[in-house]
Amino acid sequence: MRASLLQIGVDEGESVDSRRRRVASLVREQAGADLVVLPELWTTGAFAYESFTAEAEPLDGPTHEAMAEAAADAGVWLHAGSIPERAAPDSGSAAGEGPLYNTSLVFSPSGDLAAAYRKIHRFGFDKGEAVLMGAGADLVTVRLPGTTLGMATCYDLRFPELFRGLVDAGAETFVVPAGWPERRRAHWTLLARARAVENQAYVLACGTAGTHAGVPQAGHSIVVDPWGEVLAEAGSGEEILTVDLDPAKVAATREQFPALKDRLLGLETPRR
Ligand SMILES: O=C(O)CCC(=O)C(=O)O
Repeated sequence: MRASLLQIGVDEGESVDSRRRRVASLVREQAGADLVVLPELWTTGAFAYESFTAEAEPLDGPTHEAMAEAAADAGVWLHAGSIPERAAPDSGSAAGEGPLYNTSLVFSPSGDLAAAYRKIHRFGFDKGEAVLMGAGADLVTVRLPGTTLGMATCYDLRFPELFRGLVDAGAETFVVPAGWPERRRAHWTLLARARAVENQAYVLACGTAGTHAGVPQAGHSIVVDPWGEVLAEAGSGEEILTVDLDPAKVAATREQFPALKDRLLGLETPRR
């Protein structure tokens, strides 16, 4: 299974529309891959808080349209990173806009929307995403030929219980789009490897390059195998990371070193 991670440069000098067109072309160029992965909030930049509202779109908005077409043209599964999603207003609420979410989209090779995941853990503490966006509530997995993807976004990487939940839901390959800052790059690499080792799963973690809203991005997209080995790691600039994965390695690792079977806590039915 061939996966291509597109570490997109997100800089303020490029408009959202032209970046969307450029990224669609890059996705089309990945024909021959099985899975293509984009980063978090690559239309706006993950730290460009003031543009979230202006550039928010419904699930079936312009990014959905462009990425569905690009996935179908390339004939690939596309994890299209995330968009600032403007949800429909609650039917019971007063007229007005619905909430914002940081929502990841996955398209099948025929261009159909296969899954949408609203980021659960919002970053920013008392500002930015944490106050502007709503929190997702649902764990999301997607079945692909050969592997089941578990979806998580950026700051989610710091919450191991989310990944354990995804394993319980059948995940074998975690896909983590991000806009991770350079300042905490060491955490990014360490946590990507930790999530792979503790869950005996592939981790495909795709970040952005460039600087937006004054925050230099880490880049360093990384692919880790179920034993914790780093199969590929990008530098800090815009880059495409292409890696061949062996989906059978997840089951083999879990069988040869069955630590997941020794879990005692957090199970619905305790083993001992
Ligand atoms: O956890 C971190 O250090 C970075 C998280 C982040 O930038 C995000 O979730 O957008």
